[in-house]
Amino acid sequence: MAYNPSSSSSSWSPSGHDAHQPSLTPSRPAPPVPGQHSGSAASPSLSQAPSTFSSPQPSFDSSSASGTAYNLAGTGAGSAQTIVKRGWVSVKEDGLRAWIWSKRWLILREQTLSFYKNEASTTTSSHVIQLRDLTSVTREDLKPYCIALVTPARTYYLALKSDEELYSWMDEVYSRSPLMGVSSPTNFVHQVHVGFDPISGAFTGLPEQWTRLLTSSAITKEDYAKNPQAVLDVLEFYTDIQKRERDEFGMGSTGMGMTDVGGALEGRSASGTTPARFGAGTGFAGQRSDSLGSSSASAPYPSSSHPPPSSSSPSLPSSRPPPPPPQLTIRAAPPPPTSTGPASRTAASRPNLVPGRPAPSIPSPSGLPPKDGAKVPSSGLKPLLTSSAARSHTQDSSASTSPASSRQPSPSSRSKDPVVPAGTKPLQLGKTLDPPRPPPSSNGTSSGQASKASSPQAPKPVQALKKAEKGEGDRRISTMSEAQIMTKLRSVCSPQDPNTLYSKIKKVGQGASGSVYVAKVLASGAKVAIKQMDLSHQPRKELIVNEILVMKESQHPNIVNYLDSFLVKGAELWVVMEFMEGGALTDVIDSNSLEEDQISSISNETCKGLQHLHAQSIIHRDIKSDNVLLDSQGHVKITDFGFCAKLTDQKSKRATMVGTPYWMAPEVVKQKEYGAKVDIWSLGIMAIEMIENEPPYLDEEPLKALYLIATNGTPTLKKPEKLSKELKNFLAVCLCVDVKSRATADELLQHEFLKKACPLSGLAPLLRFRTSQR
Ligand SMILES: Nc1ncnc2c1ncn2[C@@H]1O[C@H](COP(=O)(O)OP(=O)(O)OP(=O)(O)O)[C@@H](O)[C@H]1O
Repeated sequence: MAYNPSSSSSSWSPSGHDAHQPSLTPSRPAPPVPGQHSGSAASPSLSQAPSTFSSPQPSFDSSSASGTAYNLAGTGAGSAQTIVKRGWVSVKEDGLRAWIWSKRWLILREQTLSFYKNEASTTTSSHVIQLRDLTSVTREDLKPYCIALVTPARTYYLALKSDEELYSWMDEVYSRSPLMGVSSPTNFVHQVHVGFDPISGAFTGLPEQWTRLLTSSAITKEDYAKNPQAVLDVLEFYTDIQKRERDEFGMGSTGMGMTDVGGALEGRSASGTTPARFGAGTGFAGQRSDSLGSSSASAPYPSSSHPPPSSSSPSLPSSRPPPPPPQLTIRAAPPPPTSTGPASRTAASRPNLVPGRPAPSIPSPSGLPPKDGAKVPSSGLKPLLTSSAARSHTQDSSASTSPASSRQPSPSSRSKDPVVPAGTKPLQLGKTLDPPRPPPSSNGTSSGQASKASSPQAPKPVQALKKAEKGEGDRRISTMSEAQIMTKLRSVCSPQDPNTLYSKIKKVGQGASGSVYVAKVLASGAKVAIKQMDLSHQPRKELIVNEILVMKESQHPNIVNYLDSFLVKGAELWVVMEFMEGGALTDVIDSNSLEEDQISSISNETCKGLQHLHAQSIIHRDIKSDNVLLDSQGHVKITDFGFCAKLTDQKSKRATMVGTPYWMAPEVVKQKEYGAKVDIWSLGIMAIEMIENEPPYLDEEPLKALYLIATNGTPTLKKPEKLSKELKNFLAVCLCVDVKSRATADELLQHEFLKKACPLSGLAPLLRFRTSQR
């Protein structure tokens, strides 16, 4: 439904707060020098009485206000008063009056966005947004053509009439907002746009970095043509991750195991500088026709009929070789995070590129080499938000190696946006700007699938955007200073010296942030796990605090329960938790062929944990076999809460990119807003791990894998004929691209497939490999 100004309400009731913002008073100081953004917080409410905020700008200047004024290279911007763009919008803000859309005359100047009651009265604005305060300009689904303008104080939503109008406003606002990565509103602004020329089948205006990445990726020209926007989305996603890692950790590669841009992907096989999983390059694994939906008449959510692009690629074997003994796996003993990076990854890698999975956490005493050579841990694909140190699941850190792992970054600012040469249509960068999604069809076809039918996707008219939204969970802590974080840490830790309470027995695992030991409680003799972290090596301490807080507050039989934590000499953090002697499900999968009743049981237990988290509005965001642990009785528990996000009434959706790529729901890869159902998607991928030993696309080159997640929708199974219809249906309801149609944890727990669960004692045999390792 297009926006119709005449039908819009124009009542902006005052909510009467934040009237203190000095810069919005008539006597406000001159705008700050670009680059000296003060990070000023509160902006006034849109619903302030107009008289409260007299616009500092002169009245509407018709001579300078027709259409859009562009900053051309080197010309510098006009004066702060120059009108860049104007027009009617429907607007609302979040907060108290969140439901009210009001019609406003909007004027964009070089440093401000001013809202007026009408075209005639532009001397007094009802509200002014300082562009320097904008942290994000994104498209939203609230209305068909809706933009969200985010300031630290609140979010404003603008509804427009068409895509063209929307992109035009976004373009102009974005390019003048210093926090969007543009150097300054008055300095040289080199706006560039990427286009796709359907005739030549090539992108135009691609930054060189992206060209290199694309050239060395397995994404084909056919892929470009099918969905050029998805190609740009994943390029952006990937380069964001790279940038983040470089910025934060001085690393040259991403958690997806990709080499740096200069050597983009080239080192995968020959040099072994990236995980072998990505080096196989064997194309699409499995048979195209074996989609979940098509193979199961009962599946209500058929998977995409869109054939994967590389259908001629050879299928991979349906099952991996037996798990390797750990000593010769490629996992590195992760060095301290600050000293990790390319070097340690290189050391951790090896050239043999057989697809594989991480070695079991607890190494065999036999010291035998792995049978399949080059196992590369999926666990190395850490969520991309945190320290990206190499990761291992080994008892002896010198024995096994792990490729670098990383957590997914929040979107970082792009300093330069790609360009559209004349004659080609620009494509949007940043937030995916899919057309409004149609509701699921009656046959259950997801909207994602439906949209694929119209491929090649029509190029979008413009803009380079950047989301700067931080997750609520991140925000509640990451806005704290280092000192505040340490204070918070101290407040959650017990004061004693843990050495007087526990005695460490041996190391059982290694994570990015520290080592995990099994220890004895001196008072009772009971065993516990202790994760020991050197705080000086933690670039993102807030994630650790986040993890402790979530674990503390989320006690449940299907959550690895937190027991205590200690700060030793102010520099070392010990987190004591239940000991799960069975280790990670990843290793169980590597060492066993799971029966359906066991898959059902593990899925059921994990789902109960998710139900508990989701009931508290917590999204785990990194569900995968590495983060599901088992104990000797077959209890199944979720762990690793560093990336949990708490949803609130104000923020019921997230947009931060978090998770591990192969397990990520398409809406995350496409950088859309998402909710708790991303965990359900990941659970479905984890079920595929239990069936096929690895998640879909693990053998794909990383950029291609991201592209496939974004475009293929529901992944296909290698041997669907071997699975019961209940299991296929279970997968179908987890791996439904259309989020609304995807099951909730509550719904899943009623699913027929989970009724096939074996008792927990039926999982104990899966842990026999542990005994043989000891
Ligand atoms: N409670 C536990 N009981 C038994 N083993 C555990 C426990 N927690 C972790 N481990 C083992 O230690 C390994 C590393 O765990 P950790 O949580 O540190 O991993 P990570 O998630 O990769 O790291 P990080 O959270 O630091 O990024 C796990 O893969 C697992 O094998």
